[in-house]
Amino acid sequence: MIRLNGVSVTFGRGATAVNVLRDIDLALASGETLAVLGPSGAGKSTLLAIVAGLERPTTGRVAIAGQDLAGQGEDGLARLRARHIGIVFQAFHLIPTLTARENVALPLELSGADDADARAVAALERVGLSHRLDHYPAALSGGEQQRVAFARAVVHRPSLLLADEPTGNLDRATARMISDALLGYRDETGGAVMLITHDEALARRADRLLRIEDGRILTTEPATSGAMAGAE
Ligand SMILES: Nc1ncnc2c1ncn2[C@@H]1O[C@H](COP(=O)(O)OP(=O)(O)OP(=O)(O)O)[C@@H](O)[C@H]1O
Repeated sequence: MIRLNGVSVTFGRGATAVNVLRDIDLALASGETLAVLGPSGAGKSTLLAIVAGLERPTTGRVAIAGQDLAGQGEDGLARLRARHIGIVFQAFHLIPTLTARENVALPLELSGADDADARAVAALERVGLSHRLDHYPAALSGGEQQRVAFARAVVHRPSLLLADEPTGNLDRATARMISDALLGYRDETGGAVMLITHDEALARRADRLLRIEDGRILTTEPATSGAMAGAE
């Protein structure tokens, strides 16, 4: 589902150049969950942006869902994301002028689905928000907003679900609910899940754990209490 070979990212040039990712090799198969841990500035969000096709590597190759991204223009990348990828961000990124159901329906409408509203409602029901369908984001709690964002990320049943600090703005109980939904997506669909987190306990629930620092992979470990081990 994800294959990165020798991926480096450098922002800026000359004396001000910053090497944000250095020679990253990474593979993630369908049905696997991966957590990425690392200190602030390590390059985690940049790695996620590379995998999502939102950022292009300075050097190296990126293939997602069997497609080499180097050959894709912006339209091709947008189509790939619309078909295969869902993303959940720390700051929710809901559109404030749209209701919950409109936020979730929007990506389906943009890809021409004629049953967008019904699928949006079903996705919101699955995250326990059937009583909040017509609320605007400002009228929802942080946890409710993240559940709407999760529903929007999975409403098109992507084969790859990405999350960048999805629980960073949430209290403990809500964080647990969102991490259960994210990791449960693999069990429900057989898709791949990659999440970035500062939370070691959450990271350990994934099948594999990748530590990055200063743009380099330090270690890749099986997470000891991962869902595959059945210890949770
Ligand atoms: N567009 C850009 N231009 C220049 N530098 C950038 C750009 N984007 C990111 N950086 C730098 O790259 C480094 C890695 O950023 P990144 O956001 O990937 O880190 P991170 O590990 O996700 O950090 P955090 O945990 O704080 O979110 C940082 O030093 C950041 O300032």
